[in-house]
Amino acid sequence: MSVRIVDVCEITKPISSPIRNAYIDFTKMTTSLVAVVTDTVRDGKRVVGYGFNSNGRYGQGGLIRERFAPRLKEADPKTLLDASGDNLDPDKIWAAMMSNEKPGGHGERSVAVGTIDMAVWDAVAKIAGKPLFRLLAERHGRQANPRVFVYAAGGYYYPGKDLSALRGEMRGYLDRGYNVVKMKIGGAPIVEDRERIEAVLKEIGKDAQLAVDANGRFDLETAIAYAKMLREYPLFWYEEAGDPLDFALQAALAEFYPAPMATGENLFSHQDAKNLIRYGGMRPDRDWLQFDCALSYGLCEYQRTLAVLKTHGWSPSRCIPHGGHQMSLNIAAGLGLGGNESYPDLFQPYGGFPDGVHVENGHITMPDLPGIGFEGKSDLYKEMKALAA
Ligand SMILES: O=C([O-])CC(=O)C(=O)O
Ligand SMILES: [Mg+2]
Repeated sequence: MSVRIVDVCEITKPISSPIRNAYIDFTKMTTSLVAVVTDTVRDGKRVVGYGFNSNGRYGQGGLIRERFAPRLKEADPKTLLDASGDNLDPDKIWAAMMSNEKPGGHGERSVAVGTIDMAVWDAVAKIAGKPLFRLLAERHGRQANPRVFVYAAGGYYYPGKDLSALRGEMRGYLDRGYNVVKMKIGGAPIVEDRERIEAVLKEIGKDAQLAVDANGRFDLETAIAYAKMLREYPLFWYEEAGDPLDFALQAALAEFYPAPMATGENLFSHQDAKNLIRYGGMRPDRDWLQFDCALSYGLCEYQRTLAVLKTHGWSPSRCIPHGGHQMSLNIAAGLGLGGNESYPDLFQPYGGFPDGVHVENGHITMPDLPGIGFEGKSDLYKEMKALAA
């Protein structure tokens, strides 16, 4: 029984919020929602795989319509099948999308490809009749672990938000079962950020740990000034101090900041990840890597990134991806990542967990839903179904 991709549908959707980090506001943020429609039927329904890109990069409709969807639709369907011929082969599909693409310049197209790749993996796992995390674990000869660490990302700047609102937000995350919370820094003077950090630490006490995220805002001097201030506090991590491609800055910071640091959400290929590991001075015994497959060519590429990490002595358990989507939850449960980001109140309906999944002691347990599990999140599935079903 053969499988064919009969259509690739795409639409740009808003994921806007009145929030600001140290670099951008999210008032005009969008995402591309994609459906890969197959001719295969499971449980009486045509299999459709869905994907979308993470927050922080905008919708990719132009690239998807002009280059990547046509390449899939024009490919000989036989060349996209796995060895059994009964399912699609995500790597062959990835190669077809990337035909006639020069190396390098990854950010130009990695989001568009990653979005379609998510939909392809959703379809492949649904055709196999399994949750994606179980399919991944099997393919890698591992034991899946449905229990995944998640932390609550928020603490944004927004108009009128004072310290008591910030504390209330963090208290809300603790009440919902999280034990690590994250807030933004670098969007206010350092004295003000110190007050914000102290207010949150006071609020969360011993119940939770705090991570801080500068979103790549600092030059070396400012990054060091913050490192000296931040190291006075017991933080979970100091994230993205400088420009994502300034590996020398990241490496220099280690001298001033002995505690854990995190970065990588704005690196979009396994080659860029390799450069971070080679030149960024990241420490495999304590630092965290945040590559987000939905922004960086998808899971086919993420597996290459994990292979690069392994070569350099890094465990997948040091990866906690950016983005808060169910795709990375599946990768975490299937391939042993350290956990996943989550944004309890933001970027809905795309982020978050299937309905009925709750955070307990900073962890969720993946339900056994076919594919990525989008059908288990009713507000999200409503949007997806409207695109194609
Ligand atoms: O504010 C953003 O761009 C999101 C971000 O950095 C994160 O979730 O770590
Ligand atoms: Mg970040």
